[in-house]
Amino acid sequence: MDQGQMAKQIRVPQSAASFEYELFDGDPDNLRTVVASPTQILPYIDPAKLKLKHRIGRGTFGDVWLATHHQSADDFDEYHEVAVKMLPPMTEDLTQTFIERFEGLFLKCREIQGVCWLHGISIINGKICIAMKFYEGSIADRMAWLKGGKLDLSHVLRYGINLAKGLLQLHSIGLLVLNLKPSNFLVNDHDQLVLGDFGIPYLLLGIPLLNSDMILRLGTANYMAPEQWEPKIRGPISSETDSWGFGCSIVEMLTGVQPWFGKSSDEIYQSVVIKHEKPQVPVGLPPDVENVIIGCFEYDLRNRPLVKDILYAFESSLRAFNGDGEWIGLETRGLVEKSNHGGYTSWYLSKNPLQDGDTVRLRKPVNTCKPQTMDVHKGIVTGLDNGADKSGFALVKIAGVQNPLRVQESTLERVTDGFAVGDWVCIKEENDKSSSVGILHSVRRDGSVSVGFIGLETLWRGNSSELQMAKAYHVGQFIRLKENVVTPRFEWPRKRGGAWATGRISQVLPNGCLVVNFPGRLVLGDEPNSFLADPAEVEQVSFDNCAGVVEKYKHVEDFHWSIRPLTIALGVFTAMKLSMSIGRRVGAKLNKRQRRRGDQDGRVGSNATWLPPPFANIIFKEGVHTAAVR
Ligand SMILES: Nc1ncnc2c1ncn2[C@@H]1O[C@H](COP(=O)(O)OP(=O)(O)OP(=O)(O)O)[C@@H](O)[C@H]1O
Repeated sequence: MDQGQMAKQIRVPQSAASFEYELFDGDPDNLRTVVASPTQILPYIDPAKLKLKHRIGRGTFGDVWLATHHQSADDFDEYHEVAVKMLPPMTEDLTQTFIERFEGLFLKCREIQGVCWLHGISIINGKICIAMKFYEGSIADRMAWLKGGKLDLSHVLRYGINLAKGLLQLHSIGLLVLNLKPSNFLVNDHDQLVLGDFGIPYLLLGIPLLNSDMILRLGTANYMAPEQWEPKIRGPISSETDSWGFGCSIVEMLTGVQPWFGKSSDEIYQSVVIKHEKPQVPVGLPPDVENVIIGCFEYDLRNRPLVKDILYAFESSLRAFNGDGEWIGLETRGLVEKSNHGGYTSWYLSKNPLQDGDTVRLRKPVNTCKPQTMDVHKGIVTGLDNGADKSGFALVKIAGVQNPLRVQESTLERVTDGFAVGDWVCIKEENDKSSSVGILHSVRRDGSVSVGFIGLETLWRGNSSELQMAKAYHVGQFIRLKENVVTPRFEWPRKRGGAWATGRISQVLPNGCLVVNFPGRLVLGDEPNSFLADPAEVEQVSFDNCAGVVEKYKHVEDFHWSIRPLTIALGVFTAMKLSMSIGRRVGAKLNKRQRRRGDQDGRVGSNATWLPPPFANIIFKEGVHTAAVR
């Protein structure tokens, strides 16, 4: 199929007879508010009107070309210099899928001030080409010219604010960028940061590329959040995934050093995903900025700040910066975990503020199944008492108690339709795409919910009426595969003899995926001893549910691999001790009997009874002799 035919196929809407969109193109920095209505504008550009000049960059998600876009109508004929992002090849139907996704967002993106102006989309040589306004340079280019390769704090704060504003708007139209990095931050004529990537990795989600040499990751390794590496397994990716990328970009702008500089993607995966390491945050930053950037590097995305929190911290710090003069002394240091409430960060808690009339219950500390000791189990918020110290107390009315109780807000969680954020849930209707058990990420007062499930890259969205409670799991519990599971979703080790091994949960991921260690297995060398588990496929193992002594003993063996050899050694030792003591007793009895018999026979010593006669005689004689000497 030639490009003209492909173009015709892609032009889905019937209403557009010509490329009317060209009439509305113009200076993106000034014309955003006068964009025409969606019925007038289509994103498709005739490939004949795009002339690629030369390649200016090669990125993870394709090449960027400098090109001209010819726009003409009865009363004008213009050539615009554009940057064209050429994506790697994909099959025709997936090309169509991508273009439909792009079409849905094209106009919305055009209205966003902090995102590069989109000219449209075309297909050249079978590859998708996205034409954007050409900007003079990126933040990365600017840094390269500076001493030390880094920006000063006031610039970082200002650009950070531009970036956060653009991001917020992209999130509001349902897009995630997933590829935040200084080379994707372009600078416009007013020295403002403009996002050069409006979320191409997100639009490519689920689209395999034809070029098998290219490992399509969902972003650029150095800037990727833990859940971004394997979103179906360690996900979901969500707006807080961009908070991690934001944090990485800010650290790079401040220090001039790319996070994980010099490491291969495999090494970065090991550091970020497996060892839970975080990029180093420079010291000497305004406290709010430091706090929010540290928060961006929380392993669990739910514990990270949202972009609006980042924006607030940057704006307030820029104000303080201007008033106070200079912030100096940027050095790097290791991350210190900020204090949190029962294992929840303040960012986690701030996502679900309480209001009057909410039904609440006490929040359990992270990773506990222990019942709360306080009497308050469920109540209604009758007032909020946010004093000047921002300590945040709520007045809670409890049935049967006359006066409302004053309870710290952070210890309470809202319950809507019987569900609270963090609950383990399953969808009533079975589906084969994902695990049936997941973790509730949000429940709004109108009943709309979002849930993280293994098998889904992004949050599942629905209504609380579609959910039911599921069994909760927490760190420290022992689990094994259910008996009816023949082929588990993830590899699972077996014991000697072939039965499934029992492991201990070491981490619960935001989609309910369990990271399980097997202390009962002796592993040698590099053999892995940490595995993943689908919560729908496992059951808890505890002393209470082990039937009989043998089962209970087997469970003891799950605690440490050395228990079995120790038990065996102890068993052998006990058996030896026992047999020695039995031997001694038997010997003593025999001696006694022998002595009695010897007395009767006129002989001395018990040995004589079982030694062959000549020896017995000698001993007997010596015995007599000894006895005589004595
Ligand atoms: N609209 C644009 N105007 C000017 N330069 C641009 C534009 N878009 C991208 N560039 C520049 O082109 C170069 C390559 O960009 P590209 O986005 O392909 O690479 P990348 O950012 O390294 O990788 P990725 O594919 O992960 O985004 C970068 O230096 C970038 O700053």
